[in-house]
Amino acid sequence: MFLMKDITRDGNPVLRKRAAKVEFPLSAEDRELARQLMEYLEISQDEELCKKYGLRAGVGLAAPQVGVSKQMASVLVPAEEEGGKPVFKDVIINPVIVSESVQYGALTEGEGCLSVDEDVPGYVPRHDRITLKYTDVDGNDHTVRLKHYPAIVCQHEIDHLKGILFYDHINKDAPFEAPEGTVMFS
Ligand SMILES: OCN(O)CCCc1ccccc1
Ligand code: NI
Repeated sequence: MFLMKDITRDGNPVLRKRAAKVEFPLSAEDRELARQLMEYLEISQDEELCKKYGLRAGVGLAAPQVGVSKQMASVLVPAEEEGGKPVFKDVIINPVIVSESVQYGALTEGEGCLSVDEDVPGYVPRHDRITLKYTDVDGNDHTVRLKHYPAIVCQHEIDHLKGILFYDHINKDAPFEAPEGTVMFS
């Protein structure tokens, strides 16, 4: 399983590269990578296991963050209510945002990243709604329409595959200003 020591940190050039497309059918190595990327999220979202393994909880983890420059990321947006079905759970491979709202969305508390140890305050304006195409580990293609939080998380992960980090989007002169009409939510 991945531990914090396995997470690449800002400054490591792998985080600024464009990741390579993944070939199908998945190699055994890529299948194991996908499994471990999701396993990290599941463990990190279990309070007891998170503490036991000294993890930082996360709702997404992209392959470059474990040093693998491939277009693969796990996303696990938990259910709003305890014990419910996750809002979004999958390992997205070769993801493409095929359409996006003009309207921005941003988290009122800003964003963080497992690969960025210090807090970087400020709004991270993203598209509030996206249509995402990706392939899953079994080679099935998906087209999903996402809005608000799951859309934000998927954009954060897809950024990692393009060598972009969340703070690249923060307005340096006015970090807590967001474009006109931005949907703000927590
Ligand atoms: O790349 C995943 N990762 O660094 C964990 C944090 C994910 C994340 C945090 C805030 C808003 C969107 C996504
Ligand atoms: Ni991140």
